[in-house]
Amino acid sequence: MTQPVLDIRNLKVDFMTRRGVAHVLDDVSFTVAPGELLAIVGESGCGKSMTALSVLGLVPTPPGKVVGGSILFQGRDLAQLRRSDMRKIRGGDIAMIFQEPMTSLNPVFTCGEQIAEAVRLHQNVSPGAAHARAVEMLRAVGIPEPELRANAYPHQLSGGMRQRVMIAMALSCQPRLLIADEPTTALDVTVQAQIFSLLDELRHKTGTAIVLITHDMGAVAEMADKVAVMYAGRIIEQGPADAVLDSPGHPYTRGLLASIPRVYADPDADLPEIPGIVPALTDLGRGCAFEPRCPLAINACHAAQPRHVAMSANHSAACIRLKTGEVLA
Ligand SMILES: Nc1ncnc2c1ncn2[C@@H]1O[C@H](COP(=O)(O)OP(=O)(O)OP(=O)(O)O)[C@@H](O)[C@H]1O
Repeated sequence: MTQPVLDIRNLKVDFMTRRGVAHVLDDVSFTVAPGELLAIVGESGCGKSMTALSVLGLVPTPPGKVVGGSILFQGRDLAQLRRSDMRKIRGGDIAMIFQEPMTSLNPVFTCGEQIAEAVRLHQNVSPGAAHARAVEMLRAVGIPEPELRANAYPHQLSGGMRQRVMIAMALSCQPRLLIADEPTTALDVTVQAQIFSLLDELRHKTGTAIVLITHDMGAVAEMADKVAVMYAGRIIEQGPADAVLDSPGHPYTRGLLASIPRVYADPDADLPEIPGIVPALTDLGRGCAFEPRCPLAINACHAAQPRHVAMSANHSAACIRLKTGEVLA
């Protein structure tokens, strides 16, 4: 089996808040292999972005802190690295793209200058070679007339083009891992599809592993190899994408999938939604955090945190109503 690029084990992140300690990440574990795309899904506030920030060494400390577990990247534990070492990895071996490219791009430099700067920060090349690399990357992400566009300032480009520039910058140092946190949310639907297919194409070409945080289940179904479903700071289900999407085990995953609009559905029918809201992370009880909203809850769900039950190869869900190898009716 190929060695994973990223191997997160039992990661715990706490935040000190006025209402007490919030367990923002609790026992999060997953792996991503070279060229693999793992999608992290779940409602707002369940810990998806915090997982990404932990890998990048960007958990705001204080009030947050990694309090347990390990983040093995190519065998090195990022949770133990000094800030200066982490800075060398960030933007180099591990790259990231975020929701709104305008907040990450500098308005006073041209796109070409910014990509060239990123290249020179992590690779020992001449200014001329870095500029050539910037143009080559702009071409690779499908920007027309890249020699000309390299001289454009971010505000002179459309939102979709800016996100392509961000992807070009992120991939210019040939990272082993790309973290994409809601990379298409600010874009219109057709451009979203183009950006997703660009990411998919590039990871197949370059072997870069991707952790994709998204609400877009269509993109997940199309591109993801694996899916991790998060709820209240925990991964409550994970497995191969088709297994999770076709035979979801956890009642939460089922609710999440049922609430996606479908093209051929009856337009007059109400879209089912998961009742209730995500609980505050400062007052989670002893039992399953989803229990108050769960249609299948029984008394025993209050008693203890459910363990992951294996449903099939590499597919598991944390629900006591599941028995090994069984899918709930
Ligand atoms: N500075 C902070 N202080 C206290 N709690 C915080 C802080 N930043 C984030 N959190 C908490 O951490 C939890 C996880 O947040 P995170 O941003 O990872 O959620 P998310 O799943 O990415 O949501 P979204 O889809 O809205 O981006 C949330 O409950 C949030 O309230």
